Amino acid sequence: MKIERVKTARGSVGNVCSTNNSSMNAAGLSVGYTNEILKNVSFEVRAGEILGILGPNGSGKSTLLKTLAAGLKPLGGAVYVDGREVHGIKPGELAKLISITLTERVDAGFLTGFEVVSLGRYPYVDAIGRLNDADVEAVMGSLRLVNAENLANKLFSEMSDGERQKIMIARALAQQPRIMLLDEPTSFLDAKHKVEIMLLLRRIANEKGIAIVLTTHDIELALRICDRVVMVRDGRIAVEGLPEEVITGEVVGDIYDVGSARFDPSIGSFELTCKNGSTKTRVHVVCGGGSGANIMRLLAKKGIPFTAGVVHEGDVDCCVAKLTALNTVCERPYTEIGDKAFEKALKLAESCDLVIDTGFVIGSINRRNLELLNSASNVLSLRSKDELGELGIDAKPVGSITQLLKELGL
Ligand SMILES: Nc1ncnc2c1ncn2[C@@H]1O[C@H](COP(=O)(O)OP(=O)(O)OP(=O)(O)O)[C@@H](O)[C@H]1O
Repeated sequence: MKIERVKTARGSVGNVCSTNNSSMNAAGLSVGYTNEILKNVSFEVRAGEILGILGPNGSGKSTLLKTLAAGLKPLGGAVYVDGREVHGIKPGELAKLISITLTERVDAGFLTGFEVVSLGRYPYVDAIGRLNDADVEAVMGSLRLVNAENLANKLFSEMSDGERQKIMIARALAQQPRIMLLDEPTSFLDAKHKVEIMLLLRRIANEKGIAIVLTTHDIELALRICDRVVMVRDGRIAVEGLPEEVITGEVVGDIYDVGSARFDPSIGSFELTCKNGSTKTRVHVVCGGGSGANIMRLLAKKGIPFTAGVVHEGDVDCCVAKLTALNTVCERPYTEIGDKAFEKALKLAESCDLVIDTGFVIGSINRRNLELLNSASNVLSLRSKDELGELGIDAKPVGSITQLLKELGL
């Protein structure tokens, strides 16, 4: 591996792996302990790519990762780095090729951030573990890369989960591997640190050309940062490929078996559904242009059965309505609401106890939704009294979502 001194992204000098064309591939791999947990796993991850391994709890993701790192012997098949079988490589050499960061909370006693990161230098240091100048530079470069120089002298035991995770990633980087394996790198983290770590990993892959294999439960983030994903279930790969292609609502529903939530890759998120077996619809939502998304999420969260429409295909309100509502009336994109959609929505609105006007922007294509509101008898609106007057809508202004909830008796 060619190591050279280069400017890091933040302008400081560090030792990093500058050229890396390595790839790791699994060929017909079977993993497990005494029994087989996953079989016939095949994939490749190349330099600069992030491969995400997804799957339900206990599906074998960590076992697979440990096998890729040669910590477990495969029950069948093999793992290769640049064509070399990893299970035949001596540990010292292997540590320069592959790092593994596991989920378990590390007990690093009274070690400082610097000391924990320097543990990553074990393949390079002498028998008594002395660090030379190059080692110190590699440790500091890794801390800089993860934006954690400020943690160098802080005790690991006194760090937050987010800080510890950055230190563990710096430790893996200090090992100067070609391939980084990470088991659930965002577990225990809050939303901010989750995004920060994911962006950091993306940067490591892009800038350092390191191939990253990570396990995660976070489909939304996998969709955003992984180049490829492998989804495992029932002892095998259920789906493999580009996340944009293979992470569909259907696949996620099948693999995770989440009856009360649905996933829409176009908005990259799960939505709770109100399709909970209830048949009595209480509310009809007239929305558009994103004005109704949060209101529909709120109704779903509160378990209120509702219908929605008319919404235009491609509008975020349409995506959310399709995931959360009992019934959604859609119109084709950029098309005026036609008679068919209008009549259908009217029928739904008339069968409900009340109609919610989300205060959507009115344009030529959705003008008939005003007609819909005026045809309904009990309308609560998030528009001001003045706007309702100007638009000639006969509705009760509720002023805020808090007030709307009160009107709904919640
Ligand atoms: N050391 C072990 N010895 C025997 N069986 C084990 C061992 N570790 C894990 N298992 C079993 O292997 C199966 C797969 O576990 P694994 O931790 O690989 O799943 P996972 O997909 O990573 O789960 P999670 O998402 O909950 O972390 C489980 O049934 C687990 O109980």
